[in-house]
Amino acid sequence: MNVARVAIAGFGSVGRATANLLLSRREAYRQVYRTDVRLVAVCGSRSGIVDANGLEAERFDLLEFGLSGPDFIEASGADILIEAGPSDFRTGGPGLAYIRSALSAGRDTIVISKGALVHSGRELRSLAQTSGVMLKLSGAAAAALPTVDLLEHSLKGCRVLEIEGILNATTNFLLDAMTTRGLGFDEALRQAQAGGFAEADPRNDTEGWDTASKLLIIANFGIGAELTMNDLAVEGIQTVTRERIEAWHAQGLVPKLVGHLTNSNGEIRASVGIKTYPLADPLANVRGKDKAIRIITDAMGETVAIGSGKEPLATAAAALKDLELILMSRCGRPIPLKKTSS
Ligand SMILES: NC(=O)C1=CN([C@@H]2O[C@H](COP(=O)(O)OP(=O)(O)OC[C@H]3O[C@@H](n4cnc5c(N)ncnc54)[C@H](O)[C@@H]3O)[C@@H](O)[C@H]2O)C=CC1
Ligand SMILES: N[C@@H](CC=O)C(=O)O
Repeated sequence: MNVARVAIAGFGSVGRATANLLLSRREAYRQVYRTDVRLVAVCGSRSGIVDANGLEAERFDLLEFGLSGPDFIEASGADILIEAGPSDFRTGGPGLAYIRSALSAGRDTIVISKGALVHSGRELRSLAQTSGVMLKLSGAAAAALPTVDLLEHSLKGCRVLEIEGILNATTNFLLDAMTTRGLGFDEALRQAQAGGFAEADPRNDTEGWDTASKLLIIANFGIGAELTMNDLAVEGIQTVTRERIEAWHAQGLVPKLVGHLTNSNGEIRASVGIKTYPLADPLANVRGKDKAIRIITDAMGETVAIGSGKEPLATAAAALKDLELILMSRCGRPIPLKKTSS
């Protein structure tokens, strides 16, 4: 039996959900990938825990003060890092040091936060290549909504002409609540925060930065663009008033905050802003905290995907999809899971 040791850095709601889901899937990993997947270390900003034999959930509340930081994770001997710290695209956030350190030391890395990928994506991609390891980022690229997967696999070989996406759950939830439930901006935002999907500083959602981060990651990692935040014009929804919502409603239009990218012979232009859709458009019908992407390619035409899922489970599952892709590539062909009789 192979052994894969996993460490998680960033132990908030998504980090914990990922740890719990991983533990619940260990037996499946044994059967399908002939691999004993052990969670050997977790840490938050100031404390952590390590055990080379593997951690169980009852120890998640026994973190020791001082056990935190990239050095601690390295010392854990993990083969795979899952990074789930805060997103900060302006500095790369605490995730940047963890990811750099894991990739340099030859550890496969699954990134859930967006900051480091936006700030230093090019460097991290080249570090992964030099070290011969896998850098996966489904959690950071709209999580439960498949985005980079579509570009890397389903639409492989096609030239992407246009991408348009409702990539941020919080703003979609807010606009939907204001349009269909008549809620005010502040009340709708309170509900998004209670739902656990708004960023720690929700201005990153409402001012469009989270959408911009995801669009940039999808463009750079999905179609090989080299965008920086300075290349994007970014507008949010913070100035949307009840009057504007009512005017759109009267015209049969539904407002959405979208990331939009066009590729004209390699010249890529990207922006984030409000776009209104007629009811017949699939994007008009993306409700609540759901997300969606429309990709137009030269050979396969238009593809639309709509994703939902309850947080933080959905993001945890997106990260563990990346884990399975790593196991599949490292441990060989998967064996179909035996059905249990009900
Ligand atoms: N909540 C959601 O629906 C989704 C979240 N994300 C991303 O996942 C990441 C985590 O989100 P949440 O768990 O909701 O946030 P959270 O705020 O609950 O968790 C972040 C954790 O990182 C820890 N942290 C801060 N500095 C650290 C450091 N230097 N070392 C280790 N840990 C550190 C914090 O103590 C906190 O526990 C964020 O980057 C977010 O953008 C991505 C997709 C969906
Ligand atoms: N704040 C984000 C969470 C995931 O990236 C959102 O609302 O989509």
